[in-house]
Amino acid sequence: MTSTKVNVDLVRERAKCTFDLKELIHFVDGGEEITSERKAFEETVLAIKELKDDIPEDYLSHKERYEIAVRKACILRELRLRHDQNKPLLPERPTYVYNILPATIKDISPFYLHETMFLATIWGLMNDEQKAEWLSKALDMKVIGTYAQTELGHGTFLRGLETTATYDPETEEFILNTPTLTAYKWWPGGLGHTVNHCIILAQLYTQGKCHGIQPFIVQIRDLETHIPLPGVHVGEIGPKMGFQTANNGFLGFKNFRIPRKNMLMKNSEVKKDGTYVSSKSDRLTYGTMVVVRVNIVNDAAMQLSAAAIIAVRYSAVRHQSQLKPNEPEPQILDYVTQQRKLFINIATGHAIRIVGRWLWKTMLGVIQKILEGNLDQLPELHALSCCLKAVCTQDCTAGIEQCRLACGGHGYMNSSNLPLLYSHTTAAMTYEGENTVLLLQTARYLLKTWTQILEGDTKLNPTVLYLLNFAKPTDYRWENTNQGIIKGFQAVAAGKIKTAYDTASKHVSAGKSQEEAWNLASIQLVEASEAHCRVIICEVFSNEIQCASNTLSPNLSKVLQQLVELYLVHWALEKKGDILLYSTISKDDIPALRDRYEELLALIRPNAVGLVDGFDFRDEVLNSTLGAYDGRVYERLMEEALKSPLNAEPVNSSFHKYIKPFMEKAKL
Ligand SMILES: CCCCCCCC/C=C\CCCCCC(=O)SCCNC(=O)CCNC(=O)[C@H](O)C(C)(C)COP(=O)(O)OP(=O)(O)OC[C@H]1O[C@@H](n2cnc3c(N)ncnc32)[C@H](O)[C@@H]1OP(=O)(O)O
Ligand SMILES: Cc1cc2nc3c(=O)[nH]c(=O)nc-3n(C[C@H](O)[C@H](O)[C@H](O)COP(=O)(O)OP(=O)(O)OC[C@H]3O[C@@H](n4cnc5c(N)ncnc54)[C@H](O)[C@@H]3O)c2cc1C
Repeated sequence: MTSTKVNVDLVRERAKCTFDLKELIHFVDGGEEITSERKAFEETVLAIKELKDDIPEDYLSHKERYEIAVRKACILRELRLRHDQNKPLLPERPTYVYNILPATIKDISPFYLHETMFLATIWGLMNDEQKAEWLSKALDMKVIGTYAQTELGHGTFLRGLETTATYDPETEEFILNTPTLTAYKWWPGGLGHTVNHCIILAQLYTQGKCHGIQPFIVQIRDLETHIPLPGVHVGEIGPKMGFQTANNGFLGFKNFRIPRKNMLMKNSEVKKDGTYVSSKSDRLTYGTMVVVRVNIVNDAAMQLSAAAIIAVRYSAVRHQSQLKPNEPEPQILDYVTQQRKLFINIATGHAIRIVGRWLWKTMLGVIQKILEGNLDQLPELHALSCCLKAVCTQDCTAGIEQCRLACGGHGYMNSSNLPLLYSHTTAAMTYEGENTVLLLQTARYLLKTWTQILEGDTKLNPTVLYLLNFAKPTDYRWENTNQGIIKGFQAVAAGKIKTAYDTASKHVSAGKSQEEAWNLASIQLVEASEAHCRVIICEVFSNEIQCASNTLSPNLSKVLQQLVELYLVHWALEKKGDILLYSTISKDDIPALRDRYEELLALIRPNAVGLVDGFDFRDEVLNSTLGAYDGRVYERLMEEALKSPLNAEPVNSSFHKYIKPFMEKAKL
């Protein structure tokens, strides 16, 4: 059954490609050197036979899956230690190293929280002395940790966390307690059975006063035996929609003592006598979350790109129905409705990757300023990271589901890998700040900006500067061009911010409190935040591709420009109600937009397979029966089906045990 031949449709599609594939791959990676480095890393990892599976994970028990994931995570961590030597903890760009996880652990690594939030918190919130004690131990895995913030009763509302850390000046220790069931830490990755340390976020009490939540580093298991320390109640929370190998856990403390120096003291401090010294800003405690939200934007782009590769290749191979009478069944990629489902996801994969890298670079700049003591740009970064994390995970989740639907019944198979990809991005809509909550954070910033504008202050931060153009009646006219559409989205965002502001003010004038008015206006606030975010994505995507065009070949540049235009026109059509309401477009302009959209689908069609090849995911990384490079879709589906343990015997014992007696009873 095995053949190395590439499916003829894919061969034909690849021959039609109008640009140089290597050039696109280098562009996606960020340069030829990075492509080579990535490929070398992939080669090294994928050559390790201990990272390969004999039996598909789906047929294993929860416990077996976890144990295999831990074994593989250790191998990968060792490799990373070698690979990342002398590299900064926050590299210049998001690292490609995690892209290999779908080829090895498949689901989430039980060390994921160690490698991300635990390390980032040590790096960001410990003072120099503490870092000297902990950072290298954590990097070398002499201690393994997680980030334990969420509790059973509170995830979003951090000020409501219940875990307490009470300072005892007699012994110079903090006493940790979990006063109620709802105070149990709940969700942290790796917490169940993997880690021996945690960053715990707890309410700090000293000298009889509460000083809000502070981070502490806490050992919870013996380093030799791994047995939970006395006073620690820890375990795993059980199966979920995805994340089966992430080992998410629960944790409670009973009068558990840790030394004073285990409070992370880069920003706030508790002196030996219990005196509390507050930080420059409470918000610095939330710093790790900003970094992780930025990272999530980049993860989401990778996951959507994988889904787009799978669905486009499958659509080139799959033939169904008839376009013209008496002709063979066409490739489903030729149906315009199929192109509508797929091509926007290729464009979105690029848009979100590009905006993710831009956001990463912006974040590094702001962190640098913070290290120099200047916090001025933190609110803008917080607003950006909140709305981009929310909108990008929302778009990618919807896009992956669309790719699954585009694959018909076979997209529902686990072996397509689309269900697993979906389970990852939909989780990202909740973790690291639930999306609605994050959009409301950005809305807070936007309303403040609007108030600033109404008060005549024109010194706005760069990403909201456009609002000034719409604060007063303007003479701008709608144009059916990229810049015209972006301006239209700016008008929509400004209009929605103004409407939300007016609604909240109206409720306040009617006697409601600020908080009640906020809740009453919150649907509009969320929409305003989304509209602002769409402006950012469109602007950054369009500008960055425009800039890159100066160095790219005309052929590649042309195709990327088509993707930018497709993205803009797609969203203009999706949001035509808003554009009609808030911009100067007229309903007579809509047919031209629709025509252009259909033209763009036709222009992109010959390059569809080339474009997804350009994301350059190895088959092992895609891990999909439908998306492999050679297009042997049906052979792979059958090969995978035959791996089902039920197929190991022609008659299952349940026939003799239950069905046969049941049939015989029915005969009587
Ligand atoms: C192919 C690739 C494969 C890759 C696979 C990837 C797999 C990934 C696997 C696992 C990853 C899982 C990680 C998940 C980890 C977690 O979920 S950790 C827990 C995260 N929890 C949250 O995010 C909680 C959300 N809640 C909050 O952040 C805050 O409580 C809040 C922002 C909702 C509100 O905070 P509150 O204390 O009530 O503050 P406010 O009064 O609302 O605001 C006061 C001011 O502070 C500003 N602010 C809030 N947060 C920040 C911040 N982080 N930075 C800067 N500023 C902040 C806020 O806007 C207010 O400002 P103003 O007063 O000026 O308006
Ligand atoms: C897969 C996964 C991994 C995770 N890993 C970790 C981890 O490693 N460490 C950790 O500490 N945590 C982790 N979490 C927890 C995660 O961060 C929280 O679940 C998340 O922050 C949301 O909080 P919540 O569950 O309390 O939701 P809730 O806040 O209870 O949200 C429920 C609903 O209420 C709405 N809501 C809540 N507040 C408001 C508001 N102010 N205004 C309007 N609507 C509101 C929300 O929009 C949502 O619809 C993980 C979660 C998941 C799913």
